[in-house]
Amino acid sequence: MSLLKLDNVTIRFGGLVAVDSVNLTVEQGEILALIGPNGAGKSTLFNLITGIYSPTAGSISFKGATISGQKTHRIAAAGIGRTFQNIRLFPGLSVLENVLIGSHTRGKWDLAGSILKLAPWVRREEGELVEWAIECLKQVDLAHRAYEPSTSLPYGEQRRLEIARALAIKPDLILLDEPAAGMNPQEKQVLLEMVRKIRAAGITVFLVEHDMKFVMGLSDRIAVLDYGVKIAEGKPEAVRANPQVIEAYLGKAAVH
Ligand SMILES: Nc1ncnc2c1ncn2[C@@H]1O[C@H](COP(=O)(O)OP(=O)(O)OP(=O)(O)O)[C@@H](O)[C@H]1O
Repeated sequence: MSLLKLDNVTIRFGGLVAVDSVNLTVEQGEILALIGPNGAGKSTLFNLITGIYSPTAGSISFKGATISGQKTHRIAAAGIGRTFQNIRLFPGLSVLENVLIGSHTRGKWDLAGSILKLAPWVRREEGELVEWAIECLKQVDLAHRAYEPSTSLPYGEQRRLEIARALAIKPDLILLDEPAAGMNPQEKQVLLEMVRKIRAAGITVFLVEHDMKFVMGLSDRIAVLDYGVKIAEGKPEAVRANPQVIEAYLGKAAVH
């Protein structure tokens, strides 16, 4: 059974079909990349998987159960974590607090209860959550920054902090939306190693990314979207050699 399955998923925004009858599976333990030109529907597909949008038609299942149409927090609690294309950190909070905000989805912990310190179990659980948040920070090599303001981190580390926050919900599947965007070559190399470590820890990875070197070096499989339609899917070498993909995307990417 596939971990995630998209069955003829379509979404329309007025007259625009942003995602058009997409069939796609994500297999347990793989690193799958989704590529395609700007506006192809990649982020929209992530928004469909995570419940920000409901499909106009088709369905999405995760671990065999239908998730399309469910609320975002229920989909996160089912085990799908994500990062966003633009950094979404809480600027007033420390690195650790930014991760704790992510972890409350899986605990009984809530922010108000934690602040008021009403019951011993709140303190106990909070302690466990802090330990877990530090573990997540270790996975992206940021534990030594835990008590620093999140905004003091360099850009590449802020992006890794977002990954730590997504890991805090103990996901089975993590969706990374353009994780390497804006990073310099060294930051990209560090990120690549980290994504490999995340997969080695048993988390399946599905990423959207424009950097072809990054995608080719990291992914087991690649799927290609163009105008909302999946035009190709397969091993990196086969996708890179696919004439339709070159015409729709790689040719243009090479020009930039
Ligand atoms: N909420 C919305 N309402 C209307 N149109 C939308 C909405 N969200 C996305 N779109 C449109 O859907 C299409 C797909 O957008 P999407 O952001 O998913 O593309 P993308 O492949 O992620 O692009 P990029 O690589 O530039 O991030 C675009 O034409 C976009 O303008």
